[in-house]
Amino acid sequence: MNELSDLLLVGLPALLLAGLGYLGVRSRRSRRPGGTQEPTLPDPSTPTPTQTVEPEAPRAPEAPSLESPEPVAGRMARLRERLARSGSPLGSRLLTVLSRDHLSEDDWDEIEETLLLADVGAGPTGELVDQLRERVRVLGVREPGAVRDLLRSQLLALVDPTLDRSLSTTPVTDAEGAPHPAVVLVVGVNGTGKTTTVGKLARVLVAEGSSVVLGAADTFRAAAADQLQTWGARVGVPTVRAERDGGDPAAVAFDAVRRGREDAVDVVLVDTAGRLQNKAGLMDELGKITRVLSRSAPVSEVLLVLDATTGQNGLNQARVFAEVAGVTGIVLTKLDGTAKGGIVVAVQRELGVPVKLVGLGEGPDDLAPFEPEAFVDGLLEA
Ligand SMILES: Nc1nc2c(ncn2[C@@H]2O[C@H](COP(=O)(O)OP(=O)(O)OP(=O)(O)O)[C@@H](O)[C@H]2O)c(=O)[nH]1
Repeated sequence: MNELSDLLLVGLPALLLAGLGYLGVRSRRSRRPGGTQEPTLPDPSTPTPTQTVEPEAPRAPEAPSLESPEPVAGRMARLRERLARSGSPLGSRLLTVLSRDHLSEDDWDEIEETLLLADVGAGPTGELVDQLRERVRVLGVREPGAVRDLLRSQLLALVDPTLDRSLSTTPVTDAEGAPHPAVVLVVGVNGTGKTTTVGKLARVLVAEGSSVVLGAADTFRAAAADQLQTWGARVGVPTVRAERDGGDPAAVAFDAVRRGREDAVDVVLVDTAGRLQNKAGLMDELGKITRVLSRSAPVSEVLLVLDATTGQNGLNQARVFAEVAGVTGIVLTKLDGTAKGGIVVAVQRELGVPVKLVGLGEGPDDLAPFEPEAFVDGLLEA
């Protein structure tokens, strides 16, 4: 890229911003970004009213150094401890009832009720109870180890370990055969932990050696962009955001991807707003973002963030988003704060989409790739 023309194109707005002391963040590069025009629909040849906020370059001695995210492997092991803290009754209640000498109809009702209370959902609960009845009748054993093994295998089958839970975060090739970052669109209702999840996911990717750009396309709430920018800065990841509140989310998303292409990063993570009060508006907004992003290459992942504590209400939200955004994976947040782990089963059944990541707390590295075995073990051993 020609440095001089870059400076002329983008340096002036950057200087103006710097002069205003905007955000108080120093720009590390001279070539970033955007312009001051006022487009509504982004066009590859048209600058959009966005800016990229570079993470602070570490400067000795006063600047804080970048954080090193924790390794990703084994994070699911925290679930057991978190579930124990939240008093998850699912595994222990089922084991207690199943270990009784003679299982009466009341006992089977209790098992059914326990599963329903844990948000497993009516269909999967019926299946599980039928299979357990059959297995208990055939095996005829009530020895604790055997009961536990039986329950483990039946729960695991419900969670379905055969689903592909990998995240598509490998760069792709665009229509012209040029390299293009994997684009991950993150959707969900505000308050479910969406922005936090984007921040945590950036750390997961950084921990795995990927380069990342964040797009703050939730322009509805200014604090969301600030929040995202802070997450990125902690691990040296730049954030593309609207220059002012209420900017065009599709323009921000488009600029984030453009920035990702220019810098040849591996992944662009785009945070979006989710206002279910207005389904038509939400559809329009998400549809436009997807259309704009798909112009150069298909979106690699659309992750729906759901709050595990919201139960059936969360499922209703999930249906709307699945309709609108073509969801490819679920992120179930706040699994640490609920005894209702069964929602994993219900949401997968409802949408036919796998749970790919789970939120296990408010810590920066409390996001784990979902592992069915570790999940079921967590339920049984909590
Ligand atoms: N316990 C727990 N809290 C979480 C988890 N994920 C997110 N949170 C908390 O949930 C709250 C809401 O998170 P946000 O990321 O701001 O939610 P959002 O959906 O992005 O909302 P907007 O920024 O308004 O779009 C915050 O206090 C987070 O710390 C989790 O896995 N466990």
